[in-house]
Amino acid sequence: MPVLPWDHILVTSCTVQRRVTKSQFWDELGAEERNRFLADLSYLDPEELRDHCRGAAEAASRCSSPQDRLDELMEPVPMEFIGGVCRSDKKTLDDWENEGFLQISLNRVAVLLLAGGQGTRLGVPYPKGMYNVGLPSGKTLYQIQAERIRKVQELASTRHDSMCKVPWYIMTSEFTLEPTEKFFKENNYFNLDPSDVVMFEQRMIPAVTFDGKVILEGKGKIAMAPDGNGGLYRALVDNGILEDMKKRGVQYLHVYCVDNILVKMADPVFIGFCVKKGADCGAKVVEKAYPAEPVGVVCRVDGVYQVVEYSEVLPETTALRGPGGGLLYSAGNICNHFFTLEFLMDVAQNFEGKLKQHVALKKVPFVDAKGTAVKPDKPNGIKMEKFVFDVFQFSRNFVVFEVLREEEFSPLKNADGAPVDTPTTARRSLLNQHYRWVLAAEASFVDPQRESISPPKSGTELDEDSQPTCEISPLISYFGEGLEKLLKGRTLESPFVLDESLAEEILRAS
Ligand SMILES: CC(=O)N[C@H]1[C@@H](OP(=O)(O)OP(=O)(O)OC[C@H]2O[C@@H](n3ccc(=O)[nH]c3=O)[C@H](O)[C@@H]2O)O[C@H](CO)[C@@H](O)[C@@H]1O
Repeated sequence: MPVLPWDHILVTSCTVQRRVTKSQFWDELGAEERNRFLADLSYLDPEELRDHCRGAAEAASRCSSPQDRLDELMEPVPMEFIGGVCRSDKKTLDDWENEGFLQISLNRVAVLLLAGGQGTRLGVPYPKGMYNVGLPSGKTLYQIQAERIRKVQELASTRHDSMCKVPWYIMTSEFTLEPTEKFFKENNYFNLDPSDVVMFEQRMIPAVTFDGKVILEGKGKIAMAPDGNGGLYRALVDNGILEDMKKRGVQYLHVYCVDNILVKMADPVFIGFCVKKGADCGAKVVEKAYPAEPVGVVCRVDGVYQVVEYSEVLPETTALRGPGGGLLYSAGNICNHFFTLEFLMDVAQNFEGKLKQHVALKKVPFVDAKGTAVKPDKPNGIKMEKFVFDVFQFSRNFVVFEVLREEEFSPLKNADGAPVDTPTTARRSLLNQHYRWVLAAEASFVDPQRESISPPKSGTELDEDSQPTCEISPLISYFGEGLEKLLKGRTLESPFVLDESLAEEILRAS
């Protein structure tokens, strides 16, 4: 596999001159390609790159060795340490929610979306947030998230008679920045104030061969990949985001991943829980569904809280059972994290360089010796990634908050046809939730012949194909609230889509 001749990169004392004129394909490149190639290289520091290549090769050779395994050192999070929706009475939950709304109303809460991933498993050529899972409204994940932000702002403002804002920080990468920006502009930022939507880019790092050489993806292009969602902490500093947060008075951050259709943006209950507990760092979890489910688990390793990723633990460990018969490692990470700004500043100043580099062996497209593009069918390269949750170990007061899967977690990872986490399962989760909300608001459904449809017995699984279709705009209800005044006692027909104009019509008529 051709690799870049790093011997031809010259380092001088005052400037870093990069010369790639002896690169195998240099003579074949046109002026523009050469300029682009040199521009790409100008972002790489030769010393850092050399360390990166060496480190990647060493880490890859170590990663399958038994002494690098965490399994032996893992222990579950003690139950009494986990707060959560099921374990708490209504009054406690209300207290947390009130606290969360108060903090939001004081403009102290922001959300941060991790959207720099390539979404390889879903297999679409655009950012995942632009995906439309086939809801009756046709809304994309980005639109749903934007509308939840608008609603949570409105709810907090109404409760506390303020005009609050929840800034939306979006971390993108070279792959996702341009299309994401374009999409938001085309959609008028979904009626959010554009100055409250802050996009920034994470760094890219070269993919490396197993013997530590940079891979050429094209004759004049190095294969680069985003540095993992833990690249967040460097990107926050690189792009002056922590300063921006400080200027706006943000103190608490809800960080989440792009693909969970049920995500509660700036969740007041979670924020309130973390604030009341005095936490500097927190994670939302759901009970893991089955041993091989591809979610990380929150646990302790050598006495320190952290997430152990599904790809880094042996199947026999994931299958272990606890005394009650449930999975021993059951605190499934849903990539919803809480951080104080103070903690993030501490990480930026003192800990970023200590974050673990995780090794992923990947199929990296490359050009062969003749310059022909090759798509390998087995892993040929190493991508190094940092993980967003690897800062938990530096927390002084880390908390875990358990929520109900059917209310808060349905990720979109795979294309339709896969058994789990597909557009179909995501759509179903949302429509089922909205159907439950409508039933709780004491509305009922009739079929096309006006025969009434009996609600499902409690405990039975909902089924999209045989039950009424029902979608509620986040602009009408953030989490099921406020529906009674619109729907109580009404008879509805499927498909029922409750948006702003229908809500106005109902209110006018009543
Ligand atoms: C490392 C990490 O967090 N793993 C979690 C992630 O796994 P999973 O393997 O599903 O992680 P993804 O690759 O989907 O990445 C999670 C999020 O990080 C973003 N991203 C990824 C790579 C990158 O360089 N930049 C970037 O911003 C993605 O766009 C996505 O929004 O979600 C699961 C729940 O769904 C959790 O159980 C896993 O513990």
